[in-house]
Amino acid sequence: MGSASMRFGFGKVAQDGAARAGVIRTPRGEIRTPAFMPVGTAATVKAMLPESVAATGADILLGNTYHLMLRPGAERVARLGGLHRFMNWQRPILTDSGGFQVMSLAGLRKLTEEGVTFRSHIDGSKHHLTPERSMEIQALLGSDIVMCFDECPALPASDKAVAESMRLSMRWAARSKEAFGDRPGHALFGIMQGGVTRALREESAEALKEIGFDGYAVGGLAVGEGQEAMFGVLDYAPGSLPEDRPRYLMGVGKPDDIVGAVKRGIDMMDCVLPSRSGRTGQVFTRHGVVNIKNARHQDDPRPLDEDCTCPACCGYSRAYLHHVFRAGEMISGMLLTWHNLHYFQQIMAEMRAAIVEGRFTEWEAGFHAGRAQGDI
Ligand SMILES: CNc1nc2c(CCNC[C@]34C[C@H]5C[C@H](C[C@H](C5)C3)C4)c3nc(N)[nH]c(=O)c3cc2[nH]1
Ligand SMILES: [Zn+2]
Repeated sequence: MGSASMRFGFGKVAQDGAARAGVIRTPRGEIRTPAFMPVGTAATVKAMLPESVAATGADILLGNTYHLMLRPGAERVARLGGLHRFMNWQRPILTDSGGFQVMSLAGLRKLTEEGVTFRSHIDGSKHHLTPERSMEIQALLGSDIVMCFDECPALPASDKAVAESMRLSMRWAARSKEAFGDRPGHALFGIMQGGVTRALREESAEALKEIGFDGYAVGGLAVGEGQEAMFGVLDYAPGSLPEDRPRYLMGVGKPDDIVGAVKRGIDMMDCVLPSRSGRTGQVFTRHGVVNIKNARHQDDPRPLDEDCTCPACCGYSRAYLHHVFRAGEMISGMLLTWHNLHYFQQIMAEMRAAIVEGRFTEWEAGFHAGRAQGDI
């Protein structure tokens, strides 16, 4: 483990078009970018042991401020040594600030300049989240990369509503930075908002640069706008952020979303898709998507993907995976989640190599050519 006095740092290794390959250095280890971050919802990447998550190639995972503040409580996790110790993951952890979740999960909630008041979806207890409290919770959890407390407007929303929401998030970003203080070895990322409106996105980028952050996220996307609108924003938004800092696209995505985002200058992403799909029998492969519950797999002796080196593909047939999924066996979620996370990390590793070798365009063409549309 690196010394705590070591600062957080980002170094670009290569660039190919707008795509970048680099390394983020933290006291808990290095993160190779472009990076995909698996999601640990309630201090666990569901159906995976931490050592299995590491074996897939993940350098960093996401913790969940909203869930952990409700149960078991941030102060309790701190008393028990912090989130790394609690969940036995000694590499970097990034935590979201909780706001996005409140807006998508909590029941009754009230949004004011001060923050958000809501009732827990677990036991109905009342909670109050502000930029200051979010920074305190993320510090108690001990995460290495902290996200500003922001508001992600639900779509559809008028330009006026998106503008007001973005400006509130920028005021909250300043309060987040003030409350974060100076924590060597820990990073604070600002979050750009502004919907799909270029002028608002650029106003948000300027506001964040004025405050100054260790990294910059593109928020407010992957909320139902569709891939075309999302790529439309990504055609210009990453370029309005500092080129010497990591750029994190929140909540993305399907494999082709990820490739398109890296192509447009994104360095980090997170998504529940590979783990959640693993539990619902949806398997991503370089040849397309396999829905393992489909009867066509019942007698198929082949692995999910002949070219994959994960435990599911090295040890089991589609027939077996079909059987244990249908039977509701736990091993089904374990093997399919492992495969999906392994495959997502495989895409990232291939893109990193392609960018370093200056052949990203060719790699991307091969990626799209290999994927039959629909079920295989
Ligand atoms: C899916 N689309 C999307 N996501 C988004 C997120 C959450 C990112 N994932 C973190 C998260 C969210 C949930 C589920 C897991 C664990 C934990 C709780 C943290 C990942 C976002 N988070 C913040 N703070 N702001 C956004 O604008 C935003 C936009 C998103 N658009
Ligand atoms: Zn596999």
